[in-house]
Amino acid sequence: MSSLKNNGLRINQLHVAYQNGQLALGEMSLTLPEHGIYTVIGPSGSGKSTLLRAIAGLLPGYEGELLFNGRSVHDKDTLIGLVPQNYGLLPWKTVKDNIGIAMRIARPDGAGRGRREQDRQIMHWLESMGIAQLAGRFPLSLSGGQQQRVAIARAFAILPTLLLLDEPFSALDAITREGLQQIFIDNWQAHPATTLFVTHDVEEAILLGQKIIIMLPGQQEPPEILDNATVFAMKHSQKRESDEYFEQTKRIRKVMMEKW
Ligand SMILES: Nc1ncnc2c1ncn2[C@@H]1O[C@H](COP(=O)(O)OP(=O)(O)OP(=O)(O)O)[C@@H](O)[C@H]1O
Repeated sequence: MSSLKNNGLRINQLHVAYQNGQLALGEMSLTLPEHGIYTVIGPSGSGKSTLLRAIAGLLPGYEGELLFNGRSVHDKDTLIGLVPQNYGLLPWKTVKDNIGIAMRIARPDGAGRGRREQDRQIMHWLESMGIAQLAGRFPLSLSGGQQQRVAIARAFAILPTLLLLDEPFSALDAITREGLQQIFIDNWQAHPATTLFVTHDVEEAILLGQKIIIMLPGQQEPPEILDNATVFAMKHSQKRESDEYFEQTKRIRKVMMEKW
Protein backbone atom coordinates (compact mmCIF):
# COMPACT_ATOMS: atom_id res chain seq x y z
CA MET A 1 0.00 0.00 0.00
CA SER A 2 1.47 3.36 -0.93
CA SER A 3 1.30 5.95 1.82
CA LEU A 4 0.75 9.64 1.08
CA LYS A 5 4.44 10.35 1.50
CA ASN A 6 5.10 7.99 -1.38
CA ASN A 7 2.97 10.00 -3.78
CA GLY A 8 4.97 11.17 -6.75
CA LEU A 9 8.55 10.72 -7.85
CA ARG A 10 11.06 9.87 -5.13
CA ILE A 11 14.73 10.04 -5.91
CA ASN A 12 16.76 8.44 -3.11
CA GLN A 13 20.54 8.80 -3.04
CA LEU A 14 20.75 8.56 -6.81
CA HIS A 15 24.21 8.74 -8.33
CA VAL A 16 25.48 7.70 -11.71
CA ALA A 17 28.93 6.81 -13.04
CA TYR A 18 29.53 5.89 -16.65
CA GLN A 19 31.90 3.09 -17.64
CA ASN A 20 35.03 5.16 -17.14
CA GLY A 21 34.08 5.29 -13.45
CA GLN A 22 33.82 9.07 -13.33
CA LEU A 23 30.70 10.42 -11.63
CA ALA A 24 28.24 11.89 -14.14
CA LEU A 25 25.65 12.69 -11.49
CA GLY A 26 26.60 13.27 -7.85
CA GLU A 27 24.37 11.92 -5.13
CA MET A 28 20.94 13.52 -5.04
CA SER A 29 17.68 12.92 -3.21
CA LEU A 30 14.41 14.63 -3.99
CA THR A 31 10.66 14.20 -3.84
CA LEU A 32 8.53 15.61 -6.65
CA PRO A 33 4.85 15.33 -5.69
CA GLU A 34 2.46 13.69 -8.12
CA HIS A 35 1.14 16.28 -10.63
CA GLY A 36 3.94 18.64 -9.65
CA ILE A 37 6.34 20.41 -11.98
CA TYR A 38 9.95 21.19 -11.04
CA THR A 39 12.49 22.86 -13.28
CA VAL A 40 16.18 21.91 -13.30
CA ILE A 41 19.03 24.25 -14.16
CA GLY A 42 22.75 23.73 -13.89
CA PRO A 43 26.04 24.30 -15.65
CA SER A 44 27.01 22.15 -18.59
CA GLY A 45 28.16 18.71 -17.46
CA SER A 46 26.45 18.87 -14.04
CA GLY A 47 24.34 15.80 -14.81
CA LYS A 48 20.95 17.18 -15.90
CA SER A 49 20.55 14.89 -18.92
CA THR A 50 21.98 11.98 -16.94
CA LEU A 51 19.29 12.50 -14.31
CA LEU A 52 16.52 12.38 -16.94
CA ARG A 53 18.09 9.38 -18.69
CA ALA A 54 18.30 7.44 -15.42
CA ILE A 55 14.63 8.11 -14.68
CA ALA A 56 13.62 7.28 -18.27
CA GLY A 57 15.34 3.88 -18.00
CA LEU A 58 17.91 4.70 -20.67
CA LEU A 59 20.97 3.98 -18.52
CA PRO A 60 22.17 0.44 -17.93
CA GLY A 61 23.04 1.16 -14.31
CA TYR A 62 22.77 3.68 -11.53
CA GLU A 63 23.10 3.62 -7.76
CA GLY A 64 20.18 4.59 -5.52
CA GLU A 65 16.45 4.33 -5.81
CA LEU A 66 13.90 5.78 -8.23
CA LEU A 67 10.29 5.33 -7.18
CA PHE A 68 6.96 6.55 -8.49
CA ASN A 69 4.10 6.28 -6.02
CA GLY A 70 6.13 3.84 -3.99
CA ARG A 71 7.07 1.47 -6.85
CA SER A 72 10.04 1.37 -9.17
CA VAL A 73 9.77 4.17 -11.71
CA HIS A 74 10.46 1.51 -14.35
CA ASP A 75 7.38 -0.45 -13.37
CA LYS A 76 4.95 -0.78 -16.30
CA ASP A 77 2.37 1.36 -14.47
CA THR A 78 4.49 4.46 -14.92
CA LEU A 79 4.15 5.82 -18.43
CA ILE A 80 7.11 8.07 -19.15
CA GLY A 81 7.06 10.78 -21.81
CA LEU A 82 10.56 11.97 -22.70
CA VAL A 83 11.55 14.93 -24.86
CA PRO A 84 15.29 14.32 -25.38
CA GLN A 85 17.76 16.97 -26.47
CA ASN A 86 18.02 15.46 -29.96
CA TYR A 87 14.17 15.22 -30.25
CA GLY A 88 14.24 11.43 -30.84
CA LEU A 89 11.98 11.48 -33.92
CA LEU A 90 11.94 8.63 -36.43
CA PRO A 91 13.20 10.19 -39.69
CA TRP A 92 11.40 7.70 -41.95
CA LYS A 93 7.97 8.45 -40.46
CA THR A 94 5.84 11.56 -40.96
CA VAL A 95 5.15 13.89 -38.07
CA LYS A 96 1.67 12.40 -37.70
CA ASP A 97 3.00 8.83 -37.74
CA ASN A 98 5.75 9.65 -35.24
CA ILE A 99 3.05 10.64 -32.78
CA GLY A 100 0.71 7.78 -33.75
CA ILE A 101 3.40 5.15 -33.16
CA ALA A 102 4.26 6.60 -29.76
CA MET A 103 0.58 6.54 -28.79
CA ARG A 104 0.20 2.90 -29.86
CA ILE A 105 3.38 1.81 -28.05
CA ALA A 106 2.36 3.69 -24.91
CA ARG A 107 -1.17 2.27 -24.91
CA PRO A 108 -1.28 -0.88 -27.03
CA ASP A 109 -4.90 -1.55 -26.15
CA GLY A 110 -5.73 1.97 -27.38
CA ALA A 111 -8.19 2.23 -24.49
CA GLY A 112 -10.90 1.40 -27.04
CA ARG A 113 -9.79 4.21 -29.31
CA GLY A 114 -10.21 3.84 -33.08
CA ARG A 115 -7.83 5.15 -35.72
CA ARG A 116 -10.08 8.14 -36.42
CA GLU A 117 -10.09 9.15 -32.75
CA GLN A 118 -6.32 8.73 -32.62
CA ASP A 119 -5.94 11.01 -35.67
CA ARG A 120 -8.19 13.58 -34.00
CA GLN A 121 -6.01 13.55 -30.91
CA ILE A 122 -2.82 13.83 -32.92
CA MET A 123 -4.20 16.89 -34.71
CA HIS A 124 -5.31 18.35 -31.38
CA TRP A 125 -1.76 18.17 -29.99
CA LEU A 126 -0.19 19.43 -33.21
CA GLU A 127 -2.61 22.35 -33.26
CA SER A 128 -1.84 23.11 -29.62
CA MET A 129 1.83 23.43 -30.57
CA GLY A 130 0.97 25.55 -33.65
CA ILE A 131 2.26 22.99 -36.17
CA ALA A 132 -0.87 21.26 -37.54
CA GLN A 133 0.27 22.13 -41.08
CA LEU A 134 3.36 19.95 -40.62
CA ALA A 135 1.45 16.69 -40.01
CA GLY A 136 2.45 15.10 -43.33
CA ARG A 137 6.08 16.25 -43.34
CA PHE A 138 9.15 14.17 -42.47
CA PRO A 139 11.30 15.24 -39.49
CA LEU A 140 14.46 15.94 -41.48
CA SER A 141 12.57 18.50 -43.60
CA LEU A 142 11.76 20.51 -40.45
CA SER A 143 13.75 23.15 -38.59
CA GLY A 144 15.16 22.28 -35.16
CA GLY A 145 12.47 24.35 -33.46
CA GLN A 146 9.71 22.60 -35.45
CA GLN A 147 11.16 19.18 -34.53
CA GLN A 148 11.20 20.23 -30.88
CA ARG A 149 7.52 21.11 -31.07
CA VAL A 150 6.72 17.73 -32.63
CA ALA A 151 8.63 16.01 -29.82
CA ILE A 152 6.68 17.97 -27.20
CA ALA A 153 3.34 17.24 -28.92
CA ARG A 154 4.29 13.54 -28.98
CA ALA A 155 5.16 13.54 -25.27
CA PHE A 156 1.82 15.17 -24.36
CA ALA A 157 -0.12 12.91 -26.74
CA ILE A 158 0.72 9.73 -24.83
CA LEU A 159 -0.76 11.31 -21.67
CA PRO A 160 2.24 10.28 -19.56
CA THR A 161 2.24 9.90 -15.81
CA LEU A 162 5.77 11.24 -15.76
CA LEU A 163 6.98 13.87 -18.23
CA LEU A 164 10.71 14.50 -18.68
CA LEU A 165 11.87 17.38 -20.88
CA ASP A 166 15.50 18.09 -21.72
CA GLU A 167 15.77 21.72 -22.84
CA PRO A 168 12.66 21.43 -25.01
CA PHE A 169 12.67 25.07 -26.16
CA SER A 170 16.39 25.53 -26.74
CA ALA A 171 16.10 25.79 -30.55
CA LEU A 172 13.38 28.45 -30.54
CA ASP A 173 13.66 32.20 -30.91
CA ALA A 174 12.72 34.29 -27.86
CA ILE A 175 9.21 35.23 -29.01
CA THR A 176 8.23 31.71 -30.13
CA ARG A 177 9.68 30.41 -26.88
CA GLU A 178 7.55 32.76 -24.77
CA GLY A 179 4.43 31.74 -26.67
CA LEU A 180 5.22 28.06 -26.21
CA GLN A 181 5.94 28.47 -22.50
CA GLN A 182 2.38 29.73 -22.12
CA ILE A 183 1.01 26.90 -24.29
CA PHE A 184 3.11 24.39 -22.39
CA ILE A 185 1.80 25.50 -19.01
CA ASP A 186 -1.81 25.52 -20.37
CA ASN A 187 -1.37 21.95 -21.64
CA TRP A 188 0.25 20.88 -18.40
CA GLN A 189 -2.60 22.38 -16.37
CA ALA A 190 -5.11 20.46 -18.50
CA HIS A 191 -3.08 17.20 -18.15
CA PRO A 192 -0.81 17.66 -15.14
CA ALA A 193 1.77 14.94 -15.58
CA THR A 194 4.42 14.86 -12.88
CA THR A 195 7.10 16.85 -14.68
CA LEU A 196 10.84 17.47 -14.59
CA PHE A 197 11.79 20.25 -17.00
CA VAL A 198 15.50 20.85 -17.71
CA THR A 199 16.45 24.26 -19.04
CA HIS A 200 19.52 26.44 -19.43
CA ASP A 201 17.35 29.51 -19.09
CA VAL A 202 17.00 31.04 -15.59
CA GLU A 203 13.88 32.96 -16.64
CA GLU A 204 12.22 29.81 -17.95
CA ALA A 205 13.07 27.92 -14.75
CA ILE A 206 11.31 30.59 -12.68
CA LEU A 207 8.32 30.85 -15.03
CA LEU A 208 7.53 27.14 -15.15
CA GLY A 209 8.61 25.41 -11.94
CA GLN A 210 6.96 25.03 -8.54
CA LYS A 211 10.48 24.41 -7.29
CA ILE A 212 13.77 25.04 -9.03
CA ILE A 213 16.52 22.45 -8.71
CA ILE A 214 19.88 24.16 -9.12
CA MET A 215 22.55 21.60 -9.98
CA LEU A 216 26.11 22.43 -8.94
CA PRO A 217 29.29 21.72 -10.88
CA GLY A 218 31.75 19.00 -9.97
CA GLN A 219 29.29 16.27 -8.88
CA GLN A 220 30.35 16.78 -5.23
CA GLU A 221 27.54 18.83 -3.71
CA PRO A 222 23.83 18.02 -3.83
CA PRO A 223 21.66 20.47 -5.78
CA GLU A 224 20.18 23.54 -4.13
CA ILE A 225 16.40 23.53 -4.21
CA LEU A 226 14.55 26.82 -4.38
CA ASP A 227 10.89 27.08 -3.55
CA ASN A 228 9.03 28.98 -6.29
CA ALA A 229 5.41 28.55 -5.17
CA THR A 230 4.65 32.28 -5.08
CA VAL A 231 5.64 32.93 -8.69
CA PHE A 232 4.08 29.68 -9.84
CA ALA A 233 0.70 30.66 -8.38
CA MET A 234 0.56 33.89 -10.42
CA LYS A 235 -1.13 34.30 -13.75
CA HIS A 236 1.49 33.26 -16.29
CA SER A 237 1.34 36.54 -18.21
CA GLN A 238 1.99 38.54 -15.01
CA LYS A 239 4.93 36.55 -13.64
CA ARG A 240 7.69 38.41 -15.47
CA GLU A 241 6.55 41.78 -14.13
CA SER A 242 6.37 40.70 -10.48
CA ASP A 243 8.77 41.63 -7.67
CA GLU A 244 8.95 38.02 -6.57
CA TYR A 245 10.12 36.96 -10.04
CA PHE A 246 12.86 39.58 -9.84
CA GLU A 247 13.85 38.36 -6.36
CA GLN A 248 14.06 34.77 -7.59
CA THR A 249 16.30 35.88 -10.44
CA LYS A 250 18.63 37.51 -7.93
CA ARG A 251 18.66 34.40 -5.70
CA ILE A 252 19.57 32.12 -8.58
CA ARG A 253 22.20 34.50 -9.95
CA LYS A 254 23.78 34.57 -6.48
CA VAL A 255 24.10 30.76 -6.46
CA MET A 256 25.49 30.88 -10.01
CA MET A 257 28.06 33.54 -9.11
CA GLU A 258 29.17 31.76 -5.95
CA LYS A 259 29.06 28.12 -7.03
CA TRP A 260 29.12 27.68 -10.80
N1 LIG B 1 27.81 8.22 -22.40
C1 LIG B 1 28.66 8.82 -21.56
N2 LIG B 1 29.85 8.24 -21.22
C2 LIG B 1 30.71 8.84 -20.36
N3 LIG B 1 30.48 10.03 -19.78
C3 LIG B 1 29.32 10.66 -20.08
C4 LIG B 1 28.36 10.10 -20.97
N4 LIG B 1 27.32 10.96 -21.07
C5 LIG B 1 27.62 12.00 -20.27
N5 LIG B 1 28.81 11.83 -19.67
C6 LIG B 1 29.47 12.74 -18.72
O1 LIG B 1 28.61 12.89 -17.60
C7 LIG B 1 28.62 14.23 -17.12
C8 LIG B 1 27.21 14.76 -17.08
O2 LIG B 1 26.71 14.86 -18.43
P1 LIG B 1 25.24 15.36 -18.75
O3 LIG B 1 25.05 15.25 -20.21
O4 LIG B 1 24.29 14.67 -17.86
O5 LIG B 1 25.35 16.89 -18.31
P2 LIG B 1 24.32 18.08 -18.55
O6 LIG B 1 24.22 18.82 -17.25
O7 LIG B 1 23.06 17.59 -19.14
O8 LIG B 1 25.12 18.96 -19.61
P3 LIG B 1 24.58 19.94 -20.80
O9 LIG B 1 23.96 21.11 -20.10
O10 LIG B 1 25.85 20.31 -21.50
O11 LIG B 1 23.62 19.17 -21.63
C9 LIG B 1 29.56 15.00 -18.04
O12 LIG B 1 30.83 15.09 -17.44
C10 LIG B 1 29.61 14.15 -19.30
O13 LIG B 1 30.86 14.28 -19.95
